[in-house]
Amino acid sequence: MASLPTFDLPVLSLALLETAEGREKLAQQFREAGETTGFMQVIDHGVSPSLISRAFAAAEAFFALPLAEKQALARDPFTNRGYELIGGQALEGSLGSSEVQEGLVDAEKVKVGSGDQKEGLMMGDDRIREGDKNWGRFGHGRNRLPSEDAQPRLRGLVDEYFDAVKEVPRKMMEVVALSLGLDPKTCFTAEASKDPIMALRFLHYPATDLANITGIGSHSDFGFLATVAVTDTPGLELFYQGQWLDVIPIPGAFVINIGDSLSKVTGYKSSLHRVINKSGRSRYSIPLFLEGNSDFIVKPLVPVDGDQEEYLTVEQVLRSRFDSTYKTG
Ligand SMILES: O=C(O)CCC(=O)C(=O)O
Ligand SMILES: [Fe+2]
Repeated sequence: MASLPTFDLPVLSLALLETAEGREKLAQQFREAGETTGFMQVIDHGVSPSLISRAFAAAEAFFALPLAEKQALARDPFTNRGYELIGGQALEGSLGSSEVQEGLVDAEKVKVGSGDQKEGLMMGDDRIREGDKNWGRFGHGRNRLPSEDAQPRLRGLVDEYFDAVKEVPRKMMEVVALSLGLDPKTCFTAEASKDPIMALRFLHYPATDLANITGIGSHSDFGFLATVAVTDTPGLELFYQGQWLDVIPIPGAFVINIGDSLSKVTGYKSSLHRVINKSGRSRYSIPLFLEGNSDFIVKPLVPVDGDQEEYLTVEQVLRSRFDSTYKTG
């Protein structure tokens, strides 16, 4: 299949946070990205390449386990933790009808009809205990991982990876505030990022020799920011100016994109994207979603005149988006 034109993601260096001029430059770059596609790549992020490689090795080892062992860890729809089978989610189901009418959903695509051709392991912060503020709330809970015998040291690695990578969206939320001329300590970014729902996900798109098999259907992300670790196996596509474009990040960078909640609050773009694994080999990725504080009300910073919309909390937004994309639990 002919390859698509490439979209060059803007490159943002988090090292710039260290100086006043640097912060100004980052704010400017974020504003430009937010007004164009909401997609960027972030370097100098402080997460060690060896930790990222170990996480990919762990993802590969997890998906290589016998299916029955993975299915025993089936995703719990309330905590949003656990294994999701190939075809279990259809992200195109999360689109609003206006996007379908506007033709943003690819018409020529071969519709598989059985959901996204990916399998996943949904995880998050595993340290919550009974009595904690978020205990018993949607999107919080304990990870559902294989036993120590089945996959040694996975639990420790997931915690280590989560702790290191969650600092990246935390810093990026500061950049969001700066890009709007706001004080990161007191503006909405502080409230939205406090004790947030964060979903960490191992994803596997199996190799296929069929063109146009949708690994993840066209969708925009639900929450504030997605921070995605990818390998050199391509497949991510972005919809921009009426066409699908290949996204090829530089090695070691995180792909960061704005989700619908941040878009709603700020007016920045949250673009449609999808994954089609045309590489002929397995593709893996590891997104970390900053979904936001459960009780944060997702409403525009600048009130819209005559607006009658009833705004939802982060928790309400997420529950409805997850419910509309998972066929079963
Ligand atoms: O696998 C990727 O590169 C992107 C994954 C993605 O878009 C998602 O999980 O929402
Ligand atoms: Fe996504």
